[in-house]
Order: sequence, then C-alpha cells, then structure tokens
Amino acid sequence: MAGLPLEAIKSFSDAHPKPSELHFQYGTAGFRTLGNTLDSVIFRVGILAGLRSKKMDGRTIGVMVTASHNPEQDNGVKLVDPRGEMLEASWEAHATVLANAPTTDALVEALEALVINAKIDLSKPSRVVYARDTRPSGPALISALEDGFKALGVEARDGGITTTPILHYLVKAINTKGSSESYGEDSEEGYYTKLSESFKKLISGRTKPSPLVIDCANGVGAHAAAKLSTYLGESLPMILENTATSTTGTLNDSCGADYVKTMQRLPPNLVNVMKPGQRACSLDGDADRLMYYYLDERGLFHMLDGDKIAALVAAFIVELVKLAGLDSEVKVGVVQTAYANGASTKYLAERLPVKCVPTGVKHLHHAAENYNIGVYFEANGHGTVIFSPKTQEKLAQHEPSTPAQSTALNHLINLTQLINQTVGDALSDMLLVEVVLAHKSYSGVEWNSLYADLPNRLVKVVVSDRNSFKTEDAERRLVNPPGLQAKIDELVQRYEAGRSFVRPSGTEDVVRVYAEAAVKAQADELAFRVAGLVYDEAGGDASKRPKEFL
Ligand SMILES: CC(=O)N[C@H]1[C@@H](OP(=O)(O)O)O[C@H](CO)[C@@H](O)[C@@H]1O
Ligand SMILES: [Mg+2]
Repeated sequence: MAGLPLEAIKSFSDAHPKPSELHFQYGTAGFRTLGNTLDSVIFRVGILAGLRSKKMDGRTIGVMVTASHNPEQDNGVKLVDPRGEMLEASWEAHATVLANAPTTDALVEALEALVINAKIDLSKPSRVVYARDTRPSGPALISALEDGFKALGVEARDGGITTTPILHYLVKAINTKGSSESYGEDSEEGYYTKLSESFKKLISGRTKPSPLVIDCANGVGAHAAAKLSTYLGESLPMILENTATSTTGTLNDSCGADYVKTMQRLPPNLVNVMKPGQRACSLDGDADRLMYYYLDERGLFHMLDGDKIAALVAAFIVELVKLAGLDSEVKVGVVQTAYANGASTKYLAERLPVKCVPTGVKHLHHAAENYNIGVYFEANGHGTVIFSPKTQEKLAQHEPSTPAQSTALNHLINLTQLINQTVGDALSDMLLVEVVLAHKSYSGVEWNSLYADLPNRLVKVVVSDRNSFKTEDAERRLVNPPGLQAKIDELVQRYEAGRSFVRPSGTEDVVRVYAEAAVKAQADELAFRVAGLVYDEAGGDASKRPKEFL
C-alpha cells in the first residue's frame, strides 16, 4: 500500500515553520488573518487539499487564497469541494488540526493519523486547481501552497488571479467535463461565455439598460468585470470604478460591498460619479458579494441589499414558473438568516416558503437544496439561486402547451445558465438583477418599493469570552448566559415592530447585537440597550463601557 512521501513532506515543511505563538482556526470563511502569518498554514493546506482529492477519488479540489472584504493586509484560504461547494464540515476540523501542529514531526504525525482516520487511499491521484485575489501577500502565499503540492505530488493547475466564484466554477466545470452534467468549459473564457450568452438571450427584445456603475472595491472583481464587459459588449454598458488593483492600501478601503452595507452610504469617491437616478453596485474584494444602490431624483442614496435582491429574484422566478405552467410541480423557496430585514421576511413569506438558518453561506446553501428552486441571500449580499438536478431535468423535458409557456420555460432554462449555482457570485448576481429589472421595466425606485426596510442597527460588543454565548432557533434566541434572553424579550416588547437578537460572531472576536424597530431612533436605542445588557452580563469593565451603550 502506498504511504505518505515523508522525506519530501519533512524537507518542505522545515521551510515553512509554524509561528509558535499563533493558533489558527478554519472558521466560517476558512483560515483568515494577517497575510504575513499564514505561510505555514497555506503550505499545509496544499497537502490537505491533495489528501481531500485522494479521498474524493482523484476529483479536483479548489483552493482560493483571499480574505474577501477584509483589509488589504489580511489574507486567507478556503477549500472548495468537487461539486464547487464549500469544504465538507468534518474536514474543517482536520484543517485546524494540521494548521496547529507545532513542528514538522507533529505535522507528519497528524497527517498519518488523518490518512488512517479518514480512510484515505494514498494510491489515488490528487488534483487541485487554485487561485488568488490581488492582495500583495498573495504571490508568497501561493508559492507556499505550491510547496505543499510538491510535497505530496499533487497535479496542480494554476487558475491565476481570479474571483472566488470563478474558482468555484472551474472546480465544478473540471469535475463535470465530458459528462451529461457538464457545467461549462473549464476555463475563465468558458465562464464569461456561459454568463454572457445566457444574459444576451434573456434580455433580447428588452429596452437596453442604462449604464451601470460598478464599484470594484479595487480588487480582483475589477479584472473580471472588465473581461466580462468585453463579452457583453453593448448588451450591458458598464462604468467601472475603483479598479486600482496594483495601488497599495486601496483594496476595500472606503469602497466595496461591505463598506456600503455597513455604512449605508455611497463610497466617497462615487459621490461625484453618480447622478440623480443613477443605478450602481459594489462588489467585495473577491467578488462574491453584491450590493446595489441608486440615487433618487433628489440625489438621495437608497441601498438595495441582499434581502432586496432575494425579493426581486424570488418573485420573478415564481412568476416564470407559473407562466411556464409548472407551478404545481416546481416549488420555489427562500432561505435567509436572522439578519434579514423583518420587512423582507414578511414580503417573501406572503408569497412563498421562507426558512431561517444560522449565519454562514454553507447553512443557507444546504437549506436551499431542499427546494426545487432555492433562492438564498445573506443581507450582506452573498447569495445565489440553486435549481435541483431533478428540476433542471424537468425544465429540459417539459412540453409547453402555449407560446407564452414556451417563452417562460426558455427564460428559466437560460437562468440556470446565467446563475453561478455553486456559490454567491457578484457578477453573475449582477447580471441576474439586470435581467429582472429589464423584464419588469423597473428602475431602482420600483425595485426599492417592493417593501420598505425596517430601520435597523448592528452593534459589536467586545466581551471576554464570546463562546459563552449560546443560541438556538437559528441564532434568534440566547440559551446562555442564563436569564439574558428574558431581559432582551422584556426590552423588545416596548418597541413598535421591535426585534433584536444576540449571537457570537464566527469571524471576529465579538458578540453581535442586531435590532430593528419602526423608526430609526428606536432601532438605535434598542440596539444600544441590548448591547449594554450584553456588556454588563458578560462582566464588562464598567470603566471601559462604550458610552453609546444604554
Ligand atoms: C452579520 C454579518 O454580516 N455576518 C457575516 C460574518 O459572519 P459573523 O459570524 O457574523 O462574523 O462573516 C461571514 C463570512 O463572510 C458572513 O457569512 C456573515 O454574514
Ligand atoms: Mg467575499
């Protein structure tokens, strides 16, 4: 039986020592921290990805080096499973164990244990495709990753500098190549061709969209949007902004989807670009999140977040399913998290099934798989639509009885091509939004008026141990610390349309407090009261209590 190539692993590992003082964790978004501390982690991820591929019978695994919307000095890495999905949860724990082995010998021991425990057949081939975003720490980390591949003898394909969703696309395209389920040609060109061709079909005969301003967050989305634009030509005029990918310090700085969602305002450098009535969107640093917004006739800013995208898209798909005569057979459902605006949940729940799941895309994706067509979006703009394999077959085989049914059916089939079903994809989602706006003849104003957002506020509370906060009911209720939920309930019922919940963050060392209420001042007040409760309950130092907490 084949064994691990111990000599190679040892000599490469000695060149990538683990910093002794650091502990790493594969969390919601993979490993993510300061880029210059990640050398050993990324080297080990190279080996892990190879082993994961062997475990999956030699199917290709993806590795993406990015820290998404985080500041430029951060970096990170996440693994992509063969169907283009996030790494299976049990392997997140293996990743954490490997990353924390203190020495080369300990790493070898951990690898040997993993091979036995996960029953990995080392004689299988291992194949990986990898890519990175535009961060300055990227090239050095990629070379550590490549050392990991060399140590194990992985057949590795370099996807270059590209977006997270394109890497997910490549993984799925490679693994379905030549099969009846082929996801598309396994190249970036294949991706742009698939998206642009389906987009052109979907908007043919519609009024040409007015130019769309795209804030590329000074990240890799700038490259991708520029390439996509050459494929789309006149079908979608784009004005690309924040495209300075090689200027240090600009990535995600006062721009990008996370900035817009958190600050609820325009990136400052778009103030002079945007005209009244103009529609725009922001991508994040790895182009998997999307925020839309527009200026009204008076020049006021209005944000159209992930919840608004879900409402727009879900209503459109439900309508098409009905027009195609498939409403008795194809059920559309929506998945949200507790952060979804209460007004969006109400709007959606009046029209179709809505499920609430814990934060993190993998929870949303899995829940969406239970519907024939599942629409999921986090309020922050990460999301997609997935069509079950049976539904895709049904669409392909359905015999429409009228020309109207046939048109709607074709639209649905084209949507299955336009949408990157592997993961949230800012560019694919952007084209999807543009299709719906064109079909409905909506400007930002009509889209925004589907429902009115409830005013809301998100507050971070620094506590000594966020892990002492335990939740249930899709994170909407606290079970620990004991008694705190009852106090929150008591507060909430004093506010009109009040809602508030508290949960520990999975990506930052804080507890998050969310509150909404009928008017903005009340939402703020509720959030700061709950934050005060949390701070005091968690034994926060009275002298350092943030002054805005009530
Ligand atoms: C309130 C919020 O936006 N939380 C984000 C954030 O998770 P936290 O566990 O709340 O830190 O990062 C996740 C990964 O990017 C994202 O999935 C999630 O929506
Ligand atoms: Mg991202």
